[in-house]
Parts: sequence; C-alpha cells; structure tokens
Amino acid sequence: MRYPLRSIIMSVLPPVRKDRIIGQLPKCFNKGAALNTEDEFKSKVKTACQQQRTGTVGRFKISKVIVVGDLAVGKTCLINRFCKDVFDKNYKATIGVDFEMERFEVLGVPFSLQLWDTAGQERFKCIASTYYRGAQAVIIVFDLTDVASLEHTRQWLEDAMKENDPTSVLLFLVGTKKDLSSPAQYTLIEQDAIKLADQMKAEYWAVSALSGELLTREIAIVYGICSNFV
Ligand SMILES: Nc1nc2c(ncn2[C@@H]2O[C@H](COP(=O)(O)OP(=O)(O)OP(=O)(O)O)[C@@H](O)[C@H]2O)c(=O)[nH]1
Repeated sequence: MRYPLRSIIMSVLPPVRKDRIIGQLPKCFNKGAALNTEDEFKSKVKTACQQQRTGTVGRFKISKVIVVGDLAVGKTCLINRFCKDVFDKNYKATIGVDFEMERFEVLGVPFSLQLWDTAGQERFKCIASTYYRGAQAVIIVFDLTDVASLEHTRQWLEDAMKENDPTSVLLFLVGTKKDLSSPAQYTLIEQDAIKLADQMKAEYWAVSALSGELLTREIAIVYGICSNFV
C-alpha cells in the first residue's frame, strides 16, 4: 500500500507547540522601525490561508532565515532561546553554519522556518556565506553593549545581499544582550540602531537571550514572511 509523502511526514512530526500557533499579528517593537504596523494580516494572506494556497510543497511553506553578525554578539543564544528556550553562558564559537527548524501554524496553515546560524569569525565567513543564498529573511545581529558591532551590520547586510535579491528579502536588525546594557548606554545605541534600521528598511528589536525578554517578538518574522508569500 502507498501513502502520500505528506501524510507520512505529518504522522512522524510532533504537534506544533501552542505558542507557535499564530492567529493574530504580533505587535511591532518600535513603530519607527517596523516592517508592518498593521494589526491584522492582509486580507490576501487570510484568503490564501483559507484556500490553502500558501505552500510550494503541498500545504507546506518553508522559509529560510539567515542570522548574521559579528563574532560573539549572541546569534546562537538568540536562536537557542527562541527554538529551545534555553540559555548557555559559555561561549562556543559556531564553526561554519548550524541549522534549526521551527514549525508554526499561521492562520491554520502549517508553516516552517529554517533558521541558519552562521559563524561571526572571519576565518569561517567564507564557508558561512555559501549558505546565504535563497533567504526570505535576514536577521542582522549586533551587541547592544558594543557600538562597533552595530557599525559592522552594514557590511553584514552587504555580504548577505550579494547572494540574495534585495527587493524580496525581509530584514531585521536585532540588538542583543539588553540585560547587560545600562539605561543610558541603551538609549544612545538604540537611537543609532533605529536610524540604521530605517535606512536599511529593516525591522528593529532589542532582546536578551538571558532573560528571554521580548524574544517572542521573533515570531514577528512570521508575519513579515507571511504577508509576502501570496
Ligand atoms: N548576558 C547575556 N549574555 C549573552 C546574551 N546573548 C549571548 N550572550 C553571551 O555571549 C556569548 C556569545 O554568544 P553566542 O550566541 O555564542 O555568540 P555568536 O554570535 O553565536 O558567536 P559566533 O558563533 O562566534 O559568531 C556567550 O558567552 C553568551 O552566553 C544575552 O542576551 N545576555
């Protein structure tokens, strides 16, 4: 007896986690640097979901998201907090690239994010950049306590865009380690980050992987991609 591939896949996958079931658009972090300030999904997105026209592989839609940024700014911790809800204070450099898959249900339709964690170390940049191609979203990470890491985000963006179509990629500029920055330091760097996000046409967030504060906003990636896929 033959079974359709999708039924087989669905039967071996665990159910989608409750907090990954998205019925409403998450609020943006800062209206001054947001990709979307609407409260609701676009009607064409809703219609596509209702009509199950959302995927390229059966009902599935897989979106590739690459996470780039300087050495030790917190890319791996960001992904680990988001996907596994854990935090490791010990630093282990990413060698080349790493990969996590996160499943969602958006307006009743299965939706997956591939999160590609890339190495910030110069010597691994060459390997990592071979995985940049075909991204639907790029998360450019900087450390809120390190101004130089914010300045370097332009270069990371440029590198990521060499392999992608700038007109169709969604950009996120994410400041990490908010728990380590003093209010005065945070206010200063945030002003520059918002300005930069505006120039890049990126959505801005400030998060802490240690506390987990605001990290649920990563779910905002979903709506950005969602509103693009029809
Ligand atoms: N206090 C605090 N420490 C953090 C946070 N995020 C990351 N760190 C620490 O910063 C260090 C580097 O974090 P990683 O996530 O490994 O950095 P990375 O950007 O993936 O580094 P590479 O893989 O070398 O590019 C680790 O010691 C983490 O524990 C945060 O939000 N708060």
